[in-house]
Amino acid sequence: MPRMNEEILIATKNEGKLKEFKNIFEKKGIKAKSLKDISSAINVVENGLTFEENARLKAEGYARNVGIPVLADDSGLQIDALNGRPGIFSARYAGDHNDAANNAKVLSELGGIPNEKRTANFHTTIVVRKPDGAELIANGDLKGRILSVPRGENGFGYDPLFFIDGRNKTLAEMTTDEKNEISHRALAIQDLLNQFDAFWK
Ligand SMILES: O=P(O)(O)OP(=O)(O)OP(=O)(O)OC[C@H]1O[C@@H](n2cnc3c(O)ncnc32)[C@H](O)[C@@H]1O
Ligand SMILES: [Mg+2]
Repeated sequence: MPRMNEEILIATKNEGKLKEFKNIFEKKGIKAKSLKDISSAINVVENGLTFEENARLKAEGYARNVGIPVLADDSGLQIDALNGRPGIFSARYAGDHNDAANNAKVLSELGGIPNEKRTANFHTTIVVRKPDGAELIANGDLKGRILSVPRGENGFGYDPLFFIDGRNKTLAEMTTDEKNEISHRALAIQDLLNQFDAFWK
């Protein structure tokens, strides 16, 4: 039997995120399992009011079921001129999980708003939860501006609209490696790593 603290479940359906997290934990000698490795299929309703509440709902729901520590995260785009929307509703802002429709809705809501007022922020919160309820919480943010016309083919979600002044590019015009140097998720993972060893022992 492995000791409890040698395994972690990564509670995401997103393959890209899973790969990133697996890589990190394998370097620490911790086996990262995915939702495909567990038999107990549970349906967590993400009805929290914040990114942290949603990440916790996922982590808590699975931790209770599988008996090993669980990592869950929640991310989204917060646009200042839209009072922080789409925020926790980023994945399904236009109804379904459809990136093109979500981007079109954001552009239409921002119609007529000038460049300097189109500031925005990508946010990630990660919650790692042990079966005894102990929690690690990590956060990351990336500031940018929402363009009026999408640019670039890489990435996913709102990347073609999210312009980084310091790089003179949208996230969709960056390579995966370049995005992973600066992204909200990368910064949240860094914050997680800074706290991890003390939490895990
Ligand atoms: O809950 P899981 O299964 O992990 O997957 P998800 O698609 O809900 O993923 P997130 O909570 O991380 O993100 C919610 C939405 O926010 C947007 N988003 C998050 N991170 C993004 C990024 O790096 N680039 C572009 N859009 C992003 C995108 O529309 C996502 O569907
Ligand atoms: Mg989500």
